[in-house]
Amino acid sequence: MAGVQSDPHFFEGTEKLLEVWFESTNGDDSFDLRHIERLDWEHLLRIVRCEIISKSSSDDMDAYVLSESSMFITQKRFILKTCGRTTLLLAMEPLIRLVQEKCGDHKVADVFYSRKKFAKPEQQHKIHRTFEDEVHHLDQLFKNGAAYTLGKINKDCWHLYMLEDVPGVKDPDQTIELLMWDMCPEKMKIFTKEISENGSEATKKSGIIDIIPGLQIDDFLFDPCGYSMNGILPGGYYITIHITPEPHCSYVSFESNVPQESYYDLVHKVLGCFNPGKFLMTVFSNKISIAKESHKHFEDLYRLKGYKRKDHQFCAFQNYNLTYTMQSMDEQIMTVDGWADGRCLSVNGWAVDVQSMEGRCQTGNRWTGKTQLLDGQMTGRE
Ligand SMILES: C[S@@+](CC[C@H](N)C(=O)[O-])C[C@H]1O[C@@H](n2cnc3c(N)ncnc32)[C@H](O)[C@@H]1O
Repeated sequence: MAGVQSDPHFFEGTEKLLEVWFESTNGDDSFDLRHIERLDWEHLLRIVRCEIISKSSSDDMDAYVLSESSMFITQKRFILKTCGRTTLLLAMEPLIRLVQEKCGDHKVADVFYSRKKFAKPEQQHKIHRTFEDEVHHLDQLFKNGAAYTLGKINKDCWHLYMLEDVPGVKDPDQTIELLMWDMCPEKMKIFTKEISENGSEATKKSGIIDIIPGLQIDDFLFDPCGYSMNGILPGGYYITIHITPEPHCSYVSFESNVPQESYYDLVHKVLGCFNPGKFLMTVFSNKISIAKESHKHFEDLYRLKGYKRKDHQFCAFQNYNLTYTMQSMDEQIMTVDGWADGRCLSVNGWAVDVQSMEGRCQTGNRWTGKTQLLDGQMTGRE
């Protein structure tokens, strides 16, 4: 598997994400990508350098947990999300051929390829080493590609390739992604075999189980660490979470297409599960999605509890609106009088419960670092 790398201490959690919508060229809407057989998907995934771990299904969707992330198939939509050193874009042309062979005369209705900037691009296959390389590959397949980068190109940023001048997706469509890094080490321990026996234990202990009620969950805990889950709902809706807990390259991704007018509560729940030091969020919605209102909320509510907004961009594309935001945990400088049991500090004379403590002791008793107060509450008295 592509995840097992030459540098055994580093794993590139950052995923490449591809979403392709198909439509029939003769108006015959009876085709269904789910009629393509598992053996064909396995063959396609071999090109990408990953494999199927498990499958769950609803009336509207087949969801696969992969050795490197996830794949979702509905009647017209193909989603593939892969991390590590996978070669996702090598599968683009074979995918189009496969759909033509197995589902009759079809064309691509829309394409979205996106990813965050890699931590170690030099470890990627040459097709993925730079965004320019990826765009070059896609431009050979599509005449009407449009490529964008949001965020700071010399720091953390996010790349997007889509098509312009296409009729686009006819159904309401929305996707929210939260890509998180510099994770809370305490939370990350849950996703190791040391602390959790299996995926379902990690799902419960971490609070993932409460993010959206009623999901059909397929979760997997890797040995010795690492976690992947797909959760599906009727109607072709999903959430998917992938976790790289190793402290020096910790990374978590959350993605969902569940339609909501405001994603504010959902984002709070996800951040509460993982306490990332930094995260970027993208919300994509077409003009007929109820999520089209959510962009305005994020513009106004720019301060999420405990975080400082570093970047915020809004794009109005032909068929979609997009919000990109990048935030990092507020650094607090505290005067520490003493340590209790590792979860309680005496700060400026107040006893404070601390959820996570990362940082360094400096001279004397001055401590700087990322510190989160439990529920933001101070306990004790001056
Ligand atoms: C579960 S996958 C999830 C990657 C995902 N893109 C993310 O958000 O981080 C990667 C994690 O599983 C671990 N892992 C353990 N065995 C693995 C394997 N055979 N293939 C891929 N990852 C494995 C990696 O070290 C890493 O911590």
